Amino acid sequence: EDVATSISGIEKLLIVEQNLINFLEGYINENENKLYILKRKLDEYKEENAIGSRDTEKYVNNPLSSFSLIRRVASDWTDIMKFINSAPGKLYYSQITKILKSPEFPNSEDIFEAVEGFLRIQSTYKLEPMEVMRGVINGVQYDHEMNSKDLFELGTIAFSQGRHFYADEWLKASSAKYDLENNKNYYFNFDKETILEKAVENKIAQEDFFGAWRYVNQLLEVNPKSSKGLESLQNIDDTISYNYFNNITKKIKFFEEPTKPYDKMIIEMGCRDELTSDFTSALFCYYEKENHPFLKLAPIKVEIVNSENPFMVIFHEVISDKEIQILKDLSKTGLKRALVSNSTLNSSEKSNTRTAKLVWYDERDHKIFSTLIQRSEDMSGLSLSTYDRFQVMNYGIGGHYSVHNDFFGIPKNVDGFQYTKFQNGDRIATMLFYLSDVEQGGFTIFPNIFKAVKPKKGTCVFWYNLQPNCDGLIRSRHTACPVLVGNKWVMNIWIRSSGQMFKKPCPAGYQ
Ligand SMILES: O=C(O)CCC(=O)C(=O)O
Ligand SMILES: [Fe+2]
Repeated sequence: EDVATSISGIEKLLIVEQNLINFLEGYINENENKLYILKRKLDEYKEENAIGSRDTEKYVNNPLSSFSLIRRVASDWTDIMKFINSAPGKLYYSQITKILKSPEFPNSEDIFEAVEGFLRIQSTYKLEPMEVMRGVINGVQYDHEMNSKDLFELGTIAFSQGRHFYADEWLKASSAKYDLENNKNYYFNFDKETILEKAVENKIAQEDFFGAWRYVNQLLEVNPKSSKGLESLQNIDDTISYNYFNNITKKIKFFEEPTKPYDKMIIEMGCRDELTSDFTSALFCYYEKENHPFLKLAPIKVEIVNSENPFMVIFHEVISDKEIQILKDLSKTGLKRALVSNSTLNSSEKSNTRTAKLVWYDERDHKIFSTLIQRSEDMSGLSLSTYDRFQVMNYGIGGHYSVHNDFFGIPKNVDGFQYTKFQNGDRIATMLFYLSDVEQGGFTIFPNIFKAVKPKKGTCVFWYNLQPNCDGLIRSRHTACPVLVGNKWVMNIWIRSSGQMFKKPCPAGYQ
C-alpha cells in the first residue's frame, strides 16, 4: 500500500516489524527447545554407552542393562528420527508468511519508491553518499547510519535506472562502509565482492573503462579467482587497446553529474534555501483587520511575499496545534496515495511527480471544517461558497510535488463562457496550510517569481492562480521540494472563481 510515500505509512512499518520479530523469536525458541531435548538424549546415550563399553561383559550379562540396551536401540531411535523430522515453530512460520502476504507489507515497488525519493534528495540537496554513510545529512549529524546493504540497494536501483553517476557514488560508499563494519553484520548472499561486481558493471555501462579497471583490481584483490573480475579484465583490456589503436581514447567521456535545465536549477536553489536572501528581503508585514468584523478583535499577522502577479501572502498563526492534531488524527486511517491527473487520458494516476498520501474532507466530516471555512473567508476576503474539499496531505521519504499550476485552465466555448462541467469555475486562489514544521527540506518554491517558502506549523500561504480575467496565471506555478528530514503535513483549500461573484467578479474582459 505505497508505504514509502508518507511518513504516516512508514510509521506503521515499525509495528509490522515488531510482530515479525516476535514471531521469529517464537520460532527460534521452539527450535532451540528441539535441539535442547536432542542434546539431553545425546548426553544420556553417551553416558549409558560409556558404562557399557567400560566393562562390556558385565553390562551385557546383566539382564537389566542388556534389556535396556536392546530397548534403547530398537525403539528410541525411531522416536528420535520422528522428532528430528518434526518442524517446530510451524505456527510462527505461518504467521510470518501471513504478514508477508498482507497488503501493508512493503514490496519491491516500495523499495523502489523509497530509493527514488532518496535519489531525489541526493540530487536536490547535493548530498554526499560518503557523508550520508556516516549519518550526516546536509552537514547535520544524526544518530543513525546506513549500513552497506542499504547503500548497495541505492546504488543498484540507480544503476538499473541508468543513473550511473549516482549509482557509482552509492556503490563507493557501500564498499567503504562494508570495510568499516568489519563483519559486524550478517548478510545473506552479500559481501564485498557483490558490491565491487556491481561497481564494475556500472562503470562498464557508463563506458568509463578506466574507472572499471580500478574496481576490477579491487575485486581481484578480494577474490583473485572472481570470474566476473577476470572476464571484465579481459573485456576492458580489449576495449582500451581497441580505442587506443583507433585513436579514439580522447573521446572517452568525462563523467560528471548530468547538467540541469535553468528552471530546475532555480527550483533546486530554492529548495536549498539559496534564493531567500536575494529575493525575499523586501517583504513587509501588516495586520489584516479589514475583511471581517471579527478581525478587529483578533487581527491576523500577514506577511506580503509578492505584491502582484500573483499576489501572495503568508498568514501567521492561523491554525492552532490543537486543530492540527484533530486533522492529523482524522487523517491517520484515510490517507491514500496522491494521484496526478493525466489530461490526455482524462484520468488520474499514480506518478513519481507527486509522492505523498492525501485524504479529502468537507463540512460533513467534522465540525472543525466549518470553523476553518469561516476563518479562510475572513483571511482571504473571498467567498468559500465554491471550493474544492479540504485536502490533507502527508509526505514520505524524499516526498515532493513537481512544478505545476493549481488551476485547470478551463477551455472556453465560443461565447466565452466556461463549460458547465466546471460549474464552480476555476481555482482562483490556493490556501496552503502547513500542519507541521519540517526539520530539513520540504519548502514550497515559486520559481517564476523566485520565492521560496519554508513550512512553518500553523501558517498559511495564500496566492492567486488566475489573472483578473480568470485565465490561468502561469507565474503562480510552484513545487513542493523533497522532504529531507521530517514529517511534512499540509492542507490545501482551493477556492473556486464562481463564488466570487460579489466579492471579486471577473472584469468585463472575461465575458
Ligand atoms: O506541499 C506543498 O508545499 C505544496 C503542495 C501543492 O502545491 C499542492 O498540493 O498543489
Ligand atoms: Fe499546488
